[in-house]
Amino acid sequence: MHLRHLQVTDFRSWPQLDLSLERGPTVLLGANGQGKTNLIEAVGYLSSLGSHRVAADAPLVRQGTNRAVVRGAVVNEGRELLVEVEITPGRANRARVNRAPVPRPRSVLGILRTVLFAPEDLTLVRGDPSDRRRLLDELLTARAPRFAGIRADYEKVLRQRSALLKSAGALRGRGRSRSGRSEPEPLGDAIATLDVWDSRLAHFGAALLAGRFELVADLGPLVAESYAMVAPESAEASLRYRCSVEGLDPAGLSVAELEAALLAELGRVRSKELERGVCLVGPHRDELDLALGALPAKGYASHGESWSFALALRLGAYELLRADGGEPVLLLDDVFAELDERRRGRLAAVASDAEQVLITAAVAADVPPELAGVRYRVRDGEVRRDD
Ligand SMILES: Nc1ncnc2c1ncn2[C@@H]1O[C@H](COP(=O)(O)OP(=O)(O)OP(=O)(O)O)[C@@H](O)[C@H]1O
Repeated sequence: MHLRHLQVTDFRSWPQLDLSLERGPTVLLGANGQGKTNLIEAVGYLSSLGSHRVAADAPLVRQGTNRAVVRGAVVNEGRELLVEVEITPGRANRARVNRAPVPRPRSVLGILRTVLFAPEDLTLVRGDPSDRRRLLDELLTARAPRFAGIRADYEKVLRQRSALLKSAGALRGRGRSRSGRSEPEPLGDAIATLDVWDSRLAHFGAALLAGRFELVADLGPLVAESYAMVAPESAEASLRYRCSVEGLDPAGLSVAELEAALLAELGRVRSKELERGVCLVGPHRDELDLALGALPAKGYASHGESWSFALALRLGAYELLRADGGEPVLLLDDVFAELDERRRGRLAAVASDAEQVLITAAVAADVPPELAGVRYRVRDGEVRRDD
């Protein structure tokens, strides 16, 4: 697959830009702060409906305006689709395909598939569990867009259940302080409602858990292979999905069995949850453990090893999507300057083989010669082809 054309309106620093793109490598060169990453971010947004730099949409809209639009012509196996996303912070975003509105933005997921590698990726290894969960969920959605709906449903239930836990916990606290009296009625109602939310959380949670677990099983060997290629002298890289349900190993369990296990665990921790007013069980508390040999990568891996692991995660993701069909567009944001000679060479070898790769760099010398491709200069709000 490749992006034949990109158009942005009021996205980050860009009031308006039209850019025709070709297969193979395209390099965007420019000094710091000229808007190169903003363009990579726009392409990433069209693909995942999220930014690799910020969690909220507001910073993506050009200052002084209230709406950004990213539009791309995506060619996949000879068929072209025009995908458009309108970003309106504070209101529901909208999307169109071939100029026709779609029911919700997430309907466009899966049309443009990308794998983005950027300096921020060090957080995949060194950051919080939520960074690694996001990696899994983005990849899951890229592979099977229906997971975007499952995740949205799960998050909605999680929010409502957490709010109920807080209020029920407060009611219980008040009930206890009036010693000797029976349980207040509102608490009984809240507990009954909590039972309903438990079932829903277990239902969507099990689907998400099964998807993530299968993904990690497929991704693990590819990441190990990529890591061995990038850092052959280092210990073997491995991934392990760690579930918040104590002692649960999802291997070989059906979605119904996972749902039953989640529901049982929710029952077991109910009292603790009411005390703390937070939801302690479910995919939002799971972790993707990364290890090098017997040691966890987080807290033990060197800077270079952490970089290699982050790169291996992205290369593994790239290989996984490629194996699924519909080769993704590779986005390399300012990464070559961070890598040593050998790691650069390995990444360049993969990238030069990609159907399309978009690269940003401050200077041409940062980009390996085999990725010279089409070059653009990004300066003063313009993108000029460099012949
Ligand atoms: N919402 C926004 N509205 C207007 N300008 C913005 C907005 N968000 C970011 N910018 C501007 O975009 C510029 C940064 O662009 P970008 O991150 O793409 O730079 P870059 O060319 O990739 O630079 P570097 O090589 O340093 O990474 C900054 O000058 C910043 O002020």
